[in-house]
Amino acid sequence: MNTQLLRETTQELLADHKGLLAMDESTETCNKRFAKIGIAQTEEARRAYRELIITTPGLNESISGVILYDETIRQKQKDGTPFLKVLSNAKILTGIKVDTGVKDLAGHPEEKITEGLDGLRGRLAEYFEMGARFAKWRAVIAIGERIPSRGCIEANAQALARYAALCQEIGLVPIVEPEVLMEGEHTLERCGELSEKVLRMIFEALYGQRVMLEGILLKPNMILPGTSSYKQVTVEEVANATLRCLLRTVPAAVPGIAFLSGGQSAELASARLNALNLKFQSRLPWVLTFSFARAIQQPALEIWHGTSENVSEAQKALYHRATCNRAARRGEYTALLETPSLNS
Ligand SMILES: O=P(O)(O)OC[C@H]1O[C@](O)(COP(=O)(O)O)[C@@H](O)[C@@H]1O
Repeated sequence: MNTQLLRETTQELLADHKGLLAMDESTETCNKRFAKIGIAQTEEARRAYRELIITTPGLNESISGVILYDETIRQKQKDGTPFLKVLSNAKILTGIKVDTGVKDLAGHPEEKITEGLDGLRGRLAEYFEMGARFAKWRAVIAIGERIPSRGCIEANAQALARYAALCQEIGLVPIVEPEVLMEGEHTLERCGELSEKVLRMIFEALYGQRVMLEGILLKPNMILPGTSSYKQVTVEEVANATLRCLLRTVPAAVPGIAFLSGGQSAELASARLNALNLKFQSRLPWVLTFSFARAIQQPALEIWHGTSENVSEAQKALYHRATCNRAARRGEYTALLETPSLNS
């Protein structure tokens, strides 16, 4: 294992108050997002949209790494320049989603298992050769009256740990992403209890598979009440519950925690990340940053709408979200940053 390369990559990803941009939606998820606002679901539309993202002027001021999908890592700009080259010219590290998606977990109604371990060693070697320096695997845990089950959490933790060990063997930093979903009627407290349980099992499995904690990044959910919960909460309550859960479960050897956005609005995701960093920075053993997909991309996607005339405006919106999240990493985000007259 090239431990030096793993450490260097994690440090590069976390340097300078930057964060990650997840643009690794599978074809199915990307098409779903396009369909929702009436954009054609074609390979060319997906390519053009991803070109818009990676050519956003100034993106590298706030983004240290982007997570791509297998289709995207092989694509080129309209002028023929490979996306990989565009990113390396901008000094943005390339990451790659390597799971092959979530499937029903046998014997566990309503629960999911993430697949993709078969042949993974070979695929990782190919991505490393292409220039990728980190990878991502997402496990999905749903909350319901009788779920998650121990069997579901254990199976997903095992898969994440085996993926992480294979990544480190090849020299790719694994992003370990256990997402406890927001959908449901559960309270903030229940999300906290279950996320704690999930993270404990994940670190146990990582230890069992001899994963070097200094060479991973964790990508968890924030602790939130379910989207249909009768009781919604303040930004401070989310920050307190999230920090309590992470302090109880994530070893100090882990260099960084990069949150997923999970369907939160772009502004709330920034405000909550900001509250975490503002209030607790001196107490934190790890860096707290972002690895958002929707909370960075959604406003830009809606402006673009599949039309080339809108590219520049959409890029401004993407740049703005990336900048707000970098400010949140420093605890310097305020609602004033969202006021258009102050940003023009
Ligand atoms: O369902 P898919 O295609 O795996 O995509 C799930 C998405 O969830 C993420 O892991 C997190 O995204 P959000 O920040 O929008 O929650 C992305 O990296 C990824 O694109």
